[in-house]
Amino acid sequence: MASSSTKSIFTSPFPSSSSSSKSSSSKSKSSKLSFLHNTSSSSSSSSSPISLKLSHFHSLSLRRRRCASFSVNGALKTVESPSVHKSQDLDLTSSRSKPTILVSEKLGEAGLDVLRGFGNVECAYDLSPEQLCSKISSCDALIVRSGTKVNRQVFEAAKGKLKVVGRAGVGIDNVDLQAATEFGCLVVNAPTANTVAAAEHGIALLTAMARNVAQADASIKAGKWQRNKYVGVSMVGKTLAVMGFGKVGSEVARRAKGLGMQVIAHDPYAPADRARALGVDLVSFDQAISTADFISLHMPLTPSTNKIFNDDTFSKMKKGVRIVNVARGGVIDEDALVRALDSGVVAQAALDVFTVEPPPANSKLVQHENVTVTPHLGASTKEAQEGVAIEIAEAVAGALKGELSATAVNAPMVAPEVLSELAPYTVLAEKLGKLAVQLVSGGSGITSVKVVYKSARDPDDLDTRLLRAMITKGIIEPISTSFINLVNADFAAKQKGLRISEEKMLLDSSPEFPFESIQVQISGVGSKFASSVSDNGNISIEGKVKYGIPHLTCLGTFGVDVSLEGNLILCRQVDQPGMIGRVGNILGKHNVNVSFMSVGRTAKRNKAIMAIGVDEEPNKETLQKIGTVPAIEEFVFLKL
Ligand SMILES: NC(=O)C1=CN([C@@H]2O[C@H](COP(=O)(O)OP(=O)(O)OC[C@H]3O[C@@H](n4cnc5c(N)ncnc54)[C@H](O)[C@@H]3O)[C@@H](O)[C@H]2O)C=CC1
Ligand SMILES: O=C(O)C(=O)COP(=O)(O)O
Repeated sequence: MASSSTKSIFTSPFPSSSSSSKSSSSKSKSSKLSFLHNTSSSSSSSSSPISLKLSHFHSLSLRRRRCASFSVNGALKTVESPSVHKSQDLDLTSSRSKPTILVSEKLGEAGLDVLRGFGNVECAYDLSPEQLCSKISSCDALIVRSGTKVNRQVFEAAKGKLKVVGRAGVGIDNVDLQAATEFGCLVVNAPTANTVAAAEHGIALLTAMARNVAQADASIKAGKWQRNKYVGVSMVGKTLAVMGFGKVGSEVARRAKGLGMQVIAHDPYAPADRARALGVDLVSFDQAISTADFISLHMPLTPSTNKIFNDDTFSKMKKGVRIVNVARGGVIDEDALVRALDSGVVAQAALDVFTVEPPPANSKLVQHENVTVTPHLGASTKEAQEGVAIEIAEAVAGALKGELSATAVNAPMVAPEVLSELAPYTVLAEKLGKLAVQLVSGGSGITSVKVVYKSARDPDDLDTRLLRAMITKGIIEPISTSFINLVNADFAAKQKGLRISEEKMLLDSSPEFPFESIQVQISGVGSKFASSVSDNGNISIEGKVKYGIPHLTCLGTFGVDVSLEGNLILCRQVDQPGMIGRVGNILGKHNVNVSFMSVGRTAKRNKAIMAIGVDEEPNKETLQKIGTVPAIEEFVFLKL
């Protein structure tokens, strides 16, 4: 039994890849947790791995017919998604039960091989936005590079089916992360495999620009021999400002040092010791741009870096500065750059990226004689493309299997060892959330939830993001028409006006386990079961993990000990002999099987709470009969 409740959260609706030896390396980067899927309803399944998978898959398919969509103004509305996985699809060996993965831009073969071992892969390049939107509603995953705009329309068109977008590269500015998050779609990228390629291309553009290689090449091919026109500038001893000292920026800096350049860098978030180790001075933005002979751009395109190079910043640069951009076209105001080139403030520019790609044929910038251009080739080496293809294929396959990815862009990233320790607590957290919301009279109107984690570990060492998300999922899912997962739990909570606060209480006990208990309190609402209200007026439930199984250990002011599996009947009664027998009899007569019973009481012959686990859901008549037992003061039926 211990494993069945834990297994359910680890179980993927999709078969795991049997063929790929490469994908095994992803195990070191990620751990299994079906955080993208509805996990709870399979927890009472048989412990056989196959039946767990089947029932889990089935619950997923039922769930998915109800999913959320968001209108352009962000309001939540319910849509019916196509019934994508019917029960006859449950043969996991059939290609119909495999996930469908759409690859919309050229991806290295090695990555495609990984994906083919796991799902049905469709490569469809150069799709129009309309074609992409029409295809996407049958896809579980989409893999893109920089050329596909994965905007809100795409997520709307996906109708809840799309679970993961994989960006085969670094920059995710072509993916609407807010929309992805709202729709519970995970976004992963491949952040490391093209670093060297981008840095090498930056250096290639730097040296080609300094020595007029592209212009001289065009001139000689046009039948000219212009040795005087194409006299270049030397790089040795010149100052290079690296703007954005991340992975690519650091590699550019390292290579520029090899060319004998003085390298300075600006990056508000880069650690000074990393810069020092490379012999690079970290300086302010203004200092970097005003002292540099060459400027190389390596920051991401974000709202705060959009057009960060504009008329104002060009005016602060040294006259005759040379600029390389292998980051994103949008970080430069391109009209301002043309003006700076015309005035000679900027002597030359070498650009791999543009605000609009491809840029218009008559672009003044592209046509400028002092500008060298390449068509977004930074990541385009054989080695980098094979690397990103494998990196993204493993991340996407892992996410579809329910693993947490180390390269998730819009979900909590948790180290595998932390994740495996947290796994049973995530099950407990979701069940506590689910239980708490069922105790609220009317089931809605919840605005304030407090979670108290009791632990003997240093609060700073406790990563509660996953638990908080699972509690939120547990609370929101039963009262929501939306499909809630770790990606959109926080968003969905905010949409519903739900505030979740957390407190970590340090206990003086053994720190062997991460948590001693987790308590969920809901304030400002009435309760269906008055005994769940604690002295401060809040609905309060507390649980623990015992031998890997989640247990309810406290309800209001009553201590109880109930394993949180199956369905639960809670009764408050006057403590007296024969109660268990009476209720057991009623359930037995109505063919409801009791899985366990437990009684917690305040004092002998005083008030008691009886918790009864039942396999079947009792009908109304059965519940009414329980209510007629004279000593029973109140009772509630809860589905876990
Ligand atoms: N042309 C191409 O084919 C390629 C382009 N890229 C672009 O290069 C960018 C950088 O890639 P990586 O180095 O791998 O990413 P990274 O995340 O390792 O580095 C980006 C750095 O920029 C810094 N940054 C953020 N805001 C900044 C600001 N306002 N001013 C200065 N620095 C700032 C960050 O702190 C970070 O250190 C990507 O976002 C992508 O857009 C990356 C690979 C290939
Ligand atoms: O990784 C990045 O950020 C890149 O810009 C590479 O883009 P690409 O995959 O070549 O379209």
